[in-house]
Amino acid sequence: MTLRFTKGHGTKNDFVLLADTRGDLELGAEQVRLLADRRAGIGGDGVIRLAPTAAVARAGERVADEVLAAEPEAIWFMDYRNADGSVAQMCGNGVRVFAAFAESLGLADLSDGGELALGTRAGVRRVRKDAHGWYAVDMGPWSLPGGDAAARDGLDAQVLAAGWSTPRPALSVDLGNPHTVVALPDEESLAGLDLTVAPRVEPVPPEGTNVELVVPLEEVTGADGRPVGRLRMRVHERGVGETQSCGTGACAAALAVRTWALHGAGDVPVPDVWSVEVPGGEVRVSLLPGGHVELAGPAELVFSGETTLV
Ligand SMILES: N[C@@H](CCC[C@H](N)C(=O)O)C(=O)O
Repeated sequence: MTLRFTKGHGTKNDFVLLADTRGDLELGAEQVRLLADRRAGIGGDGVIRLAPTAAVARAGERVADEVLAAEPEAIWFMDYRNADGSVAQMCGNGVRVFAAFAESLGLADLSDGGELALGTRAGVRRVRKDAHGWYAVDMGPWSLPGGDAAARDGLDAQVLAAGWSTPRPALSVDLGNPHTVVALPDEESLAGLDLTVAPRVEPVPPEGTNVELVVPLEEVTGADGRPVGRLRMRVHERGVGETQSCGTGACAAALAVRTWALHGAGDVPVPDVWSVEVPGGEVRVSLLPGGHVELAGPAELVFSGETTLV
């Protein structure tokens, strides 16, 4: 069987995209691993299937029913898989690339203020284009699984990366998928970090976690005169390994650094907008009213073809 695919990326977090507009493609973990394989396959950090939300519901995923009940216009669903074949709830860079893919298929129109509402395993997500042509996604509500104590103390976990003699304190952040954020003292220690091995997290997260290692940078003043926070980040993704970028990870990192900043802020305003530098580029994270967070950044489709791997 041959299958058409498109390759896309958001700040070099790259994906194999499949348009399953009839919703009849059965994608097993082994097929996902092959498609994502950088030597034997097409290559990617993940595989994204665009399918009708109704078909995902018929296949037994309750969340797709909930998506349609909450937003009947969310007729397309992002079925996201990590490169190791595992299923993930959410992918921030993936949502932007999904929107670009849907536009290329004529399934969405984001011109002139148009919006795309799509289904994901973390619920409905809405994408628009901002003034710079970046894709801006309302990533929905976020939370600190450690609750008030974690917000107060700024930590609820410990991370031990390869080469460290002692663990560092870390903060868990939920963006629909799990994250653990740890601060490093300077850019040299971030650049020199060995992420070929997954950092150890304690307590062990029951469903695994994505680990973001961050260094806060000097803030700048935005065009509107308000402060813009900055940070640099590397990430070890659950189900993948080190990637060049992680959208939900960028949100988690900004939210963690903001939580830490709130502790020492005194009367100094803590930014609601953050520029996050990742090895693959830069994304913007903004706090929205109602406890939501927005992720904005580029999305590129780079080539299409046919494969017999599925
Ligand atoms: N790269 C993604 C996150 C993909 C899922 C993650 N590896 C997980 O298992 O939770 C992003 O841009 O958010």
